[in-house]
Amino acid sequence: MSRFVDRVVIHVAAGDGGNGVASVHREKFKPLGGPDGGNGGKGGDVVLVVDSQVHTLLDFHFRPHASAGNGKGGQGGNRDGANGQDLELRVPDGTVVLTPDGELVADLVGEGTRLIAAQGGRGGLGNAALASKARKAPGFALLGEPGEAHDLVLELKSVADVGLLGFPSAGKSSLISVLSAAKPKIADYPFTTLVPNLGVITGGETTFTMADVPGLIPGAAEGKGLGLDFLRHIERCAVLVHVVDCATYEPNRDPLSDIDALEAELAEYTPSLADDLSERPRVVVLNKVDIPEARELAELVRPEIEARGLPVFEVSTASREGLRELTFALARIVEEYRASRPKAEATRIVLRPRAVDDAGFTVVEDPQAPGGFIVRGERPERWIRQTDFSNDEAVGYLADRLARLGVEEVLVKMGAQPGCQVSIGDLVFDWEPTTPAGIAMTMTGRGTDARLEQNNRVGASERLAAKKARRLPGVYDEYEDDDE
Ligand SMILES: Nc1nc2c(ncn2[C@@H]2O[C@H](COP(=O)(O)OP(=O)(O)OP(=O)(O)O)[C@@H](O)[C@H]2O)c(=O)[nH]1
Ligand SMILES: [Mg+2]
Repeated sequence: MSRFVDRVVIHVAAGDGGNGVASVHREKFKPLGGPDGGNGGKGGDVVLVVDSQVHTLLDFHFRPHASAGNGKGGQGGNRDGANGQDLELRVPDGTVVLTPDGELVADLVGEGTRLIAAQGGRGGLGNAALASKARKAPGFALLGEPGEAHDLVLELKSVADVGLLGFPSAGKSSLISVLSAAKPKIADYPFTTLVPNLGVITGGETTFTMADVPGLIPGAAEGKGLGLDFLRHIERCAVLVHVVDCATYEPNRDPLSDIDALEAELAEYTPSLADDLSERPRVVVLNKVDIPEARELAELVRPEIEARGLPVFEVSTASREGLRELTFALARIVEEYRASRPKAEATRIVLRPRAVDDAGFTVVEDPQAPGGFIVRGERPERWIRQTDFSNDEAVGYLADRLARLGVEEVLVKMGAQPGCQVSIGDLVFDWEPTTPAGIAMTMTGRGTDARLEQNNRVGASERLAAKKARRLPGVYDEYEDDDE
């Protein structure tokens, strides 16, 4: 079977966020001038943009990987890193975006409609931005977050620019196979083609698609043969091409009566279509002229078809005669048709794949680790990614954030024991309670990181949290992180 170019799987990778930097301002006679580490830049997004000049998904077929630029790291002197470059991918109007599991992400309609297919990672905050009253000179910064990366399926509903019509064995599949890279099944028994094949053809500057449908027979419009379902596939075609077998030996069949018979089917079928097919340009291809009798017949009927105002092309898919002229003629008609179509509205909608649930978190028992727990949630998982685990202070900051969100409290409620295994995102660690919710607190001041030194010193925010916890158990979620 042929390759379906109207359905492609693409791999989109947004840029990573740049790391924040920990830096201290230095001046003569002012050795510790305060933190001045800048923030990392945001990673670039991969964005799908509807462009009415694009008609196929062919480019993605050849280049399925797309990645946007990374954000630059922050620098000292409060210099923020540059944002990564967005990558815009131009897609045809009517492109449907799905997850690999077939879940609909978006239906991209209208010039300029945009979908952020992969969101760039946030840049990490530098130590200047992390400074607060309680933490005057942070000796750490946050890491940039990795950009989103995943596979998406693109599908294009408007099947083809050119639709082939013809009796079984007229040579429709053969024609597509010689004009394009599609490799449909070809055989000399009728109804070889069971599903529509799509081929992509280039004629000069124009790229267009051609749909091969199963052979039609009289009565198709009432469901005879295989044709009815497939008539639908030619509904949106710019050009209809009659492929006529000039070498058939069946009685009562000749090129003219074949065309008439199929036109009658189309007329019959048309009322059920949104668009009227009778106005659609038509071309007649007289096939198999490599056979001498067929060429004679073709030359005989050509004037009569031309008299009906239809362009005629004598071709042979076997000897490849006449194909070039046909390709260029089709390209021209397709161009004219496209130019005559009303432009799609510029809707400029920006769509995001899914709403970001930024609020809470859940804790479940870890089925893999007896006595262990898994913490899930957009924020805790992000915080893990932002943490530089080689920096003790950064780890302490993470612990603060998790405690303020109420993670520890929930762990305690669920019966977590000190030393049990806790997983958050990619991080697996042995849990040591650090907050009032976890252990009886010894109240002390706060210097560098307390918990790593195991001396249980507590900061102002934790004291506040402890107070709140005593008064209003279970409302830690209200705490907003100070950097968001
Ligand atoms: N001699 C000759 N044979 C051809 C030519 N084009 C197609 N054929 C033969 O005609 C037979 C039918 O060709 P297909 O391309 O499968 O015809 P189709 O119109 O797709 O048929 P269905 O799928 O059944 O509707 C095959 O045996 C082809 O080899 C041609 O230009 N010359
Ligand atoms: Mg076929």
